[in-house]
Amino acid sequence: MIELQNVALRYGKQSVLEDISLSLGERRIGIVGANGSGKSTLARLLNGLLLPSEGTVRVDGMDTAKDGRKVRAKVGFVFQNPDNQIVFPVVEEDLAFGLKPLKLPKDDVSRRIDAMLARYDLGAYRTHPSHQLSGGQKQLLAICGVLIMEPACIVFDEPTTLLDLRNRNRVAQAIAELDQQVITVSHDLDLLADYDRILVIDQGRVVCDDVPQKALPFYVDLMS
Ligand SMILES: Nc1ncnc2c1ncn2[C@@H]1O[C@H](COP(=O)(O)OP(=O)(O)OP(=O)(O)O)[C@@H](O)[C@H]1O
Repeated sequence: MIELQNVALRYGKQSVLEDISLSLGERRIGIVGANGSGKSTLARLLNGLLLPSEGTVRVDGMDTAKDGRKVRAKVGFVFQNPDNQIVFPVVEEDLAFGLKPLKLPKDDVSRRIDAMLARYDLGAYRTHPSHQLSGGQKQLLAICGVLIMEPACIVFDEPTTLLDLRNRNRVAQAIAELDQQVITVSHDLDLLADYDRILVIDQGRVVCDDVPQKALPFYVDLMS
């Protein structure tokens, strides 16, 4: 469970989020809103990538401002652009890096990498240069890089924005199949249509918090 209490976030004098209090427990939560409304900022607060200027964010009771490392082990974050996430030149190295803190035996590391790549049809690319993967494959590798650390919750920031339709569908399916709690920021409303809960953000505030059948039409109306 992620809980935000009276959260505000400012960059210098600019107020980006104001007085946000939320308990996020549903299995699938979507976040929508206009460009610049504060969605990515909100998403980054959820695992301590950003800390609030006011208020608290807690993950299973742990304050993101105090227990950042433990929080990030519980809540993974997949960036919009996988190039920002894939740091190693070879696919298997990128996945092994995430496992380093666990200090697992070499064989275990290897088995976990094999299993993860097989799950996303990337088995043939284990020793391939990461940056030569297609856009969709890179996004899948970025997801693997987070999943291999076995977080209980994964935050996706516009996971399909850079993808063509085929890769968009692959990534959408990969997300749909996850057992974990998923919180997705997206402009792709179809991706969120069967979610449990949608937050509509406007100018740094939650202006609608409801099931998709109500929240998505509210958002479409807001944008027209
Ligand atoms: N590091 C930063 N320093 C200063 N201002 C920032 C920074 N990051 C974001 N902002 C500002 O905060 C506001 C909200 O940005 P945010 O990225 O959260 O919006 P968003 O809803 O995710 O937008 P988009 O749909 O375009 O990705 C914007 O006005 C943006 O310019």
